[in-house]
Amino acid sequence: MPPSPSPTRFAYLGPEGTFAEAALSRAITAPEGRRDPQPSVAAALAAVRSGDADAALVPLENSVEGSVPATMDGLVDGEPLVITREVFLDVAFVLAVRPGTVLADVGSVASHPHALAQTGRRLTELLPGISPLPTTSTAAAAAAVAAGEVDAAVCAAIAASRYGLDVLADDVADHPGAVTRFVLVSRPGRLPDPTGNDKTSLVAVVGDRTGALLELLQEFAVRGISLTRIESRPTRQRLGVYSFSLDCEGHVADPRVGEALAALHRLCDDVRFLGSYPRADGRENRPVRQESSDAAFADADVWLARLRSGEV
Ligand SMILES: O=C(O)C(=O)C[C@]1(C(=O)O)C=C[C@@H](O)C=C1
Repeated sequence: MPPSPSPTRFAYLGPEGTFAEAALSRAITAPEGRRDPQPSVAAALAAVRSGDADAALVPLENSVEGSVPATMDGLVDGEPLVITREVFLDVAFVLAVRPGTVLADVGSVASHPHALAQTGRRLTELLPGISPLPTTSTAAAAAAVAAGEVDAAVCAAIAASRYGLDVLADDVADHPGAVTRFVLVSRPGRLPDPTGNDKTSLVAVVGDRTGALLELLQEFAVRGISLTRIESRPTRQRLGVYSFSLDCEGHVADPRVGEALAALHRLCDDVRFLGSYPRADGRENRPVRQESSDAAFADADVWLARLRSGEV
């Protein structure tokens, strides 16, 4: 009998008990597949690039703190990777300690920098004068508390119970209701089929010339394509040269989106396609203007073919 195909191996930002793990459980509900916690976003992406994992679940942006630089840069540096899914997760933080510890005993607190940035005010109120320590993830901070390396962690409630910690304070977020957007990334291959409600992500390096960003934006605007995110990142070559990381509505298989990407390929110094995947934020893409619809593109193609064949 031929061997059964090996189950999909999923890397994620670990250790057990991270928000990334919770997001992975939401993305992958089927029990099959191996889950490999990784010590950092870079390690999770490297596992996919090397073939040790088939996909990685990593945080991309947070509604309070903005983008996650390790993921933004990790998707651009190195062999191409593409996003195949997005997952949104409500994030709520607790202050966790070893059983028996009271607030007055806490002399150190640790967490992922994104979690610390979302809880800074509350931590100052609860633990005045203590400078928080960064860890590679919120669950890594909980594990460090369990190991006696720090006194308190800002982490998910699930991480507190996973590492046998007590919760000293619930809901320590400065802005309740925060949401983190995670993405599942794979090596390039067959793209997810268009669903009619998709997003496309890319990073474009624009030249250092007047109007370069406007030219880029125009390619989307003239085709009636809405952007859902755009931000600049340094290219790390020199000050003044930037890449623009953006998400737009639609799938690369949609004629208007394909044409916009082709135009960017002509205009920009470099374009890295980061995938087309189903939109999962619970919102619907804006209706497409009649002149940008698939039917309008098909009709224009027929017209052009007739012109080219001499049928004026
Ligand atoms: O440390 C974790 O648990 C993560 O999944 C990472 C991460 C992030 O990178 O933003 C995810 C959600 C929270 O915003 C805090 C930390």
